[in-house]
Amino acid sequence: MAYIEPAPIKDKGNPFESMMSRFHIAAQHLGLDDEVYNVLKSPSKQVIVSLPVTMDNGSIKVFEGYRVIHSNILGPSKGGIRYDMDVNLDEVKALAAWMTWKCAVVDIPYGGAKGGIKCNPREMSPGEIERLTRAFTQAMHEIFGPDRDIPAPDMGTGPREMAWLMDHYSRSQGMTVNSVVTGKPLVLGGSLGRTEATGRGVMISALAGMEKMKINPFKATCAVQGFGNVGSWAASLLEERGVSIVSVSDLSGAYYNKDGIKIQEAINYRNMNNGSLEGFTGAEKIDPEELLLLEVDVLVPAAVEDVITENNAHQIKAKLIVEGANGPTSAKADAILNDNGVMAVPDILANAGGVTVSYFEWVQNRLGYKWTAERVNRRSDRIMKTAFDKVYETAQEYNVSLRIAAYIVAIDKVAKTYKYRGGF
Ligand SMILES: NC(=O)C1=CN([C@@H]2O[C@H](COP(=O)(O)OP(=O)(O)OC[C@H]3O[C@@H](n4cnc5c(N)ncnc54)[C@H](O)[C@@H]3O)[C@@H](O)[C@H]2O)C=CC1
Ligand SMILES: O=C(O)CCC(=O)C(=O)O
Repeated sequence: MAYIEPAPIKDKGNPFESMMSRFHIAAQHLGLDDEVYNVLKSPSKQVIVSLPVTMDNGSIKVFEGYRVIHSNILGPSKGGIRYDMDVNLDEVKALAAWMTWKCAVVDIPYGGAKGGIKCNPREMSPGEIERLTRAFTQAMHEIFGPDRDIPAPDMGTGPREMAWLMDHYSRSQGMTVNSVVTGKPLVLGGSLGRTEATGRGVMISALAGMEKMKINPFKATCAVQGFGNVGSWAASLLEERGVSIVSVSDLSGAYYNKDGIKIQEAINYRNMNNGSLEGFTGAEKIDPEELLLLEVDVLVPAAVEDVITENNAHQIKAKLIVEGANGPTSAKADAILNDNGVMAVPDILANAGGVTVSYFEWVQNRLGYKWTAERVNRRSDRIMKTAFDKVYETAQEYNVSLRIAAYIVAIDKVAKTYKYRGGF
């Protein structure tokens, strides 16, 4: 088979190649045929747009926006939109492919996509962000659609941006179409439980991992990198389950308290402080690199890609890593962690709670009906636990890491569906 040539495993730098190296290993385990391999290795659509936006001072600034649809074999493509200065095509391609695998792992009827705009939202006014979001939606009006491609929040975006997106798309259609986007504010058809859903899924995955590793949550310590939507909810819900969160971090730095940080205090502080932990006094400041190397039971990277690499993986002391972020571990670091007996619950499983509840939001919008928070949480917890168990069993069956097992589960499902559909 042509694809059996070993894929180069690159460290830090190119998340798409990092994704591909895991895809390649899983494909070999599955004996995937060339046709399907070649279909799945390339995104089905890559769109790059230039977005002229009037800034508050009257000048026009041109931003670059991306939407990559990796696959729509399982259904309409689904995936968040990221606002960050590091956004680039290779990153969006990797994030889109991870969405395909993620939706397949939790068995929801979506393909994978991702979008992003290269910008620094922290340096823009709400008005500028609104105009940028509307310009992006306008440029993507033929891509987005409730049966085509359904965006959601990711780093740097949230319910506010999703509301503008929904409004602008609806205007282009001449009617309200709230199922075109998920992660909306509740009053616009958002789902109860979506805001905390990704962090909640991280919590469920962490508890399942701790059970396998025989770690008692009530005696466990945890460090969380990133204190945005995913990190702060994961920290809060793990604390609720008895885990002591000894360290958290954000762009302002890392904070440590050996007796456990009071997470609600940290969240209140961040909310009153323009989204930043700068100046938080409930913990001492430490070097951000140190957070990853702390002697803790559980490490939750919940910020950006490639923070655990071949340069620091051998120094990691956590027994369990639960990936809230997409792509926090490089391909070369995988092997080091495996050799050291560290269990890593991979991104495409651990952070799938968000897209799962996004799916529930879309279902509710189409039904014109609202579920209770209890119903949302019960169903998403069950999906997350079922997916964890399936990936765990697959890892035992193939004698591989949880990451490769998750890719095996996902690729197998997408490949079988592709075969039934008879190709494109
Ligand atoms: N929001 C969601 O529902 C989902 C998000 N994710 C992933 O989770 C990660 C975080 O996303 P969100 O929490 O939504 O973003 P966010 O924008 O709400 O928060 C990001 C946090 O990370 C911090 N941060 C950024 N760079 C950092 C660095 N180098 N070191 C330490 N902290 C850093 C920021 O200060 C902020 O606290 C991303 O990888 C995203 O793709 C994955 C699944 C769903
Ligand atoms: O909620 C969604 O649809 C997608 C969230 C997302 O972008 C992700 O899981 O990485």
